[in-house]
Amino acid sequence: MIPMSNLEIFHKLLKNYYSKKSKDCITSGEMSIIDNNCEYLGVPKILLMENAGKSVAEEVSRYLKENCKNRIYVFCGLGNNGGDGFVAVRHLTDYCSFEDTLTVVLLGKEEFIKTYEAGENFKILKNISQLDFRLTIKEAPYVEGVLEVIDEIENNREDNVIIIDALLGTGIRGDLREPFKTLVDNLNRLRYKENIKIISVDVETKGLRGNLVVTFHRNKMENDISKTVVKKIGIPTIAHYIVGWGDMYALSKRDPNSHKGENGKVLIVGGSKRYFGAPILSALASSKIVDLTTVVSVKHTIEALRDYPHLISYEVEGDYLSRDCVDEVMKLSKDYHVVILGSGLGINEDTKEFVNEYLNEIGDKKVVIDADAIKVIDYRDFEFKENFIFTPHRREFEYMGINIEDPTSLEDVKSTILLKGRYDIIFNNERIKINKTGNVGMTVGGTGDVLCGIVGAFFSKNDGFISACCGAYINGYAGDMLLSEKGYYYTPMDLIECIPKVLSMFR
Ligand SMILES: NC(=O)C1=CN([C@@H]2O[C@H](COP(=O)(O)OP(=O)(O)OC[C@H]3O[C@@H](n4cnc5c(N)ncnc54)[C@H](O)[C@@H]3O)[C@@H](O)[C@H]2O)[C@H](O)CC1
Ligand SMILES: [K+]
Repeated sequence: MIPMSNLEIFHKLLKNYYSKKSKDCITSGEMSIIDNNCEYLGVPKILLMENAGKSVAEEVSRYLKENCKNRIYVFCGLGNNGGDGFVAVRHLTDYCSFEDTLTVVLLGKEEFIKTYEAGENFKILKNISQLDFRLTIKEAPYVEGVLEVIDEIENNREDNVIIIDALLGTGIRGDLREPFKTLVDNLNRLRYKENIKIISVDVETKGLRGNLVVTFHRNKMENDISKTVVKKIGIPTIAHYIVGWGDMYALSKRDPNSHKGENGKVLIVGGSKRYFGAPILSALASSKIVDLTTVVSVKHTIEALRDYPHLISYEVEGDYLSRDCVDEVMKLSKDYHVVILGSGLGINEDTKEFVNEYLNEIGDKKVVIDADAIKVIDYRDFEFKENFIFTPHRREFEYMGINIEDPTSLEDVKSTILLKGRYDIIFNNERIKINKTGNVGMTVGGTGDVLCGIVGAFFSKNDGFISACCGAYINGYAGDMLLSEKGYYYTPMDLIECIPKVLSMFR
């Protein structure tokens, strides 16, 4: 057993392997997870907005011209991109002279401003505009209002005009709605005028082509780096590596028009004469989340399943799963999104042959590999494929032949590994995260089977990495809720009953 705690392993892996992989350019989805997990760490979004808006104002101030009138137009959406714009305006009043003007154009009505952070900053602007004659605030929920401002800009050929695009950022969905579309079309026409500069906040609103983008924390995939400046706004590095509610919000959502079976079908392959209960715990956990959960096992488990009529069962011959039933189980697996393999399998020649033959033939089917299955795999020529999630505790991890002291040993590990412990570490050859939910009450037998069921259920509709992250987070979160209610004396069944309550917090 490696004499290090999971936290020490995490630090060693971060330093030796993942530090070279930190990306300079991320997707808006990744940024949203980081943003939310930053809040999970205690950094309020309004503070990030303040830092963002301040950095926009600093960049815009470089375009202010002495001895001429600067006219700044800030077009704001109803989300936090607009909120950044409101903050930028406040800071700009302190950069501008009393000859300059600032016009805030809200593309909607104040009452429809989406977030607390943006709303608070809009209120501050209203307070300022009552006394600062340079600042005008207009609401333009319709095309006519937008065109009036465009005319004003177009008819001004002398002044230095700076247009700030705080319309839409990473929250944009689909094609531009009106009056955003009319505004963007007109701005693209105006941008060729000598006396006009267009500066976008975080990302250019869809279709807009301006002169500069001021983005935050890391550059976004959609930005042209040649005209983008990246500004730090106080997001700590660990926000990239902690599992938090940001990951939960990024899980795929149930489609309201979906039909039975489309929200996940999970097959649990496990159990034996000796350990008939383990697969039932995985199945009960999975059945709280997906549409259909089936258990394939020997008669000992099948008999115990009779108490759970909502769980479908399929019996195979013998006391242990063996090579003889590989074809039968393989055929059944085809009808399921995810297979959870290992709970209670037992360790002998039969299960060893079954597991290795099954995994050799399973192709690209998503499989969560747990417990005894981890121990019986022949790792000599084993391919750690992207469609596998491993959920070892420390002793099981030792069987996998991955030496965390040797960075090269991770290079071919496309599978996601969820290394359980006081801190769970989720990693593969690309990414690593650490989960801190959970407590020592979870050392009770069976919590690993529950975890597998949750991970497998998420895996039916998400990729392996986020499924493992969120499974660890939810399982631990349920344990923390139970700790406050029952102390350390809760059971895996208590955990299972907690799942719906915890999940409903992240709908
Ligand atoms: N990530 C960070 O660290 C920070 C990000 N900030 C800024 O926040 C925006 C993202 O804000 P969000 O509220 O999620 O979304 P948007 O403001 O981009 O837009 C949501 C807003 O727009 C409407 N909308 C969506 N799609 C369309 C469309 N196709 N046409 C018209 N309107 C649309 C939607 O209804 C909402 O009202 C990020 O970019 C940063 O600028 C933080 O402030 C600082 C830290
Ligand atoms: K923008």
